[in-house]
Amino acid sequence: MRFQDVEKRFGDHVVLKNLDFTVNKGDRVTLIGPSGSGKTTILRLVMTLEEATGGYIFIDGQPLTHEERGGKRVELKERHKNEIRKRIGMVFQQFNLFPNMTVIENIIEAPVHVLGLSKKAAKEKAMGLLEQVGLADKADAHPLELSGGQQQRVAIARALAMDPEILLLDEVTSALDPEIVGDVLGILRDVAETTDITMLIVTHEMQFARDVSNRVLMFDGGHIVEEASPEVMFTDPKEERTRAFLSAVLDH
Ligand SMILES: Nc1ncnc2c1ncn2[C@@H]1O[C@H](COP(=O)(O)OP(=O)(O)OP(=O)(O)O)[C@@H](O)[C@H]1O
Repeated sequence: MRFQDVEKRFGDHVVLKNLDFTVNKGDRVTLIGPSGSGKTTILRLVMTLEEATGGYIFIDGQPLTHEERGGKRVELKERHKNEIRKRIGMVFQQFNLFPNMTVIENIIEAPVHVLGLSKKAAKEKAMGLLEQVGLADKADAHPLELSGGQQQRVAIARALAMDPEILLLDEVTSALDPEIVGDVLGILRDVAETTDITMLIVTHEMQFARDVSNRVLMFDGGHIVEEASPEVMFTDPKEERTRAFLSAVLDH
């Protein structure tokens, strides 16, 4: 995945500017930075929930939404965008399950309708994933009958059911009670250990970032202020802005 000179503005507000970075296959990259620095916006751009107002994003060398033709930025066809979108999964802070569908219906919806899997095959796969997240007995429950932590585990199973090449995790534990944060992070640690899915992670859980990621990017003012391994970033950051941010977060 490559960001090339990406800009994102909302009206006059420039959130990301001249953003260039590459995420290699299998990388686990955590984005840190103060509130409003654009971390969630980056994930939303990759998921095509937002479109960049300038520059290009490539997935496996293929442009995501726009390409350059004859010096001009040209929007790509919806069919092309859908093909790329299929390969990307996202887990949100607020779970975003469909409340009117059962747990298993939530998980098989996209594999059946987007990937064209048979219902039977999708259900088998979903049951395996529900077992993996410890919720095999909740297949026929509705999301609102579940706790927040359980809903988030379903959301993780739903993302994994698409066999994503890239998984985007947006503050997935921020809406959970503290005592269940560990369960959800444990499941994601297992996913990180047992798959080679590329991950882009926004989290305030610095220990999780340390355990799972191989690179940490510190954002501020629409730019990458510093990039380092978690070992270096969390013990010996070079930039004053990173030090100030981390000491505020870690004291919390
Ligand atoms: N749809 C939108 N319309 C207008 N402004 C937006 C929109 N989405 C995000 N922004 C603005 O873009 C900026 C970056 O937001 P973003 O959510 O990406 O930051 P963040 O680094 O993830 O912050 P936090 O850690 O608080 O979640 C903020 O100033 C936000 O108000």
